[in-house]
Amino acid sequence: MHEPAAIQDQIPENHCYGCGPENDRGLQIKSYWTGEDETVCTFTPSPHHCAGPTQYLNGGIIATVMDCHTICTAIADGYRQAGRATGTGDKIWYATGKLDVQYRAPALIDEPVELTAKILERSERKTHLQCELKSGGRVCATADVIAVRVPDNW
Ligand SMILES: CCCCCCCCCC(=O)SCCNC(=O)CCNC(=O)[C@H](O)C(C)(C)COP(=O)(O)OP(=O)(O)OC[C@H]1O[C@@H](n2cnc3c(N)ncnc32)[C@H](O)[C@@H]1OP(=O)(O)O
Repeated sequence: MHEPAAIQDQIPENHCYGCGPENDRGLQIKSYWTGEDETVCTFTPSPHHCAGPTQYLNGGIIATVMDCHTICTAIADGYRQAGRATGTGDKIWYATGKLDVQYRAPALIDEPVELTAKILERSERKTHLQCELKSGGRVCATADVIAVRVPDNW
């Protein structure tokens, strides 16, 4: 079951195109914890998020939602590891150090895509995550991600 609030709605002052609630023209993805080290996100594409063929989702949008879902997971995990509720006290930020996406099958534009993220390893400076994106019940992309902790003034 999802926690009541999305991770992104607990992180203050985020203007990111993919995940920032403060970005009116962004994708505004929402991620939720499903376990100690795992999160989910459902993203509903719009027709203008298409690839060359209009029935498929653009690869850059796929990379963006995988990037944002995993980095927000790392940020929320940073708060958890600090023993604080997400968004409380001193700000915790992570940026993408590495995003390695494998495109395995085309994702459909006219139905929601389901993302899962899993934390594989964490240290003080970085978090290693894996992400999977499914469309129409099949795995369409996987990503290997390194989230690097950055200061508030990054
Ligand atoms: C900030 C707000 C975020 C809100 C949510 C946003 C979600 C979307 C996220 C994004 O899109 S962020 C935008 C895209 N990313 C960037 O623009 C990052 C540009 N690169 C940088 O700013 C720096 O290179 C970076 C912060 C990633 C690392 O520089 P540092 O000098 O702070 O890291 P350092 O070299 O000290 O390395 C720290 C650890 O991270 C590891 N690391 C750094 N870059 C890496 C890399 N590229 N690949 C793998 N590991 C990497 C590095 O090996 C090391 O591991 P160890 O602690 O085990 O020694």
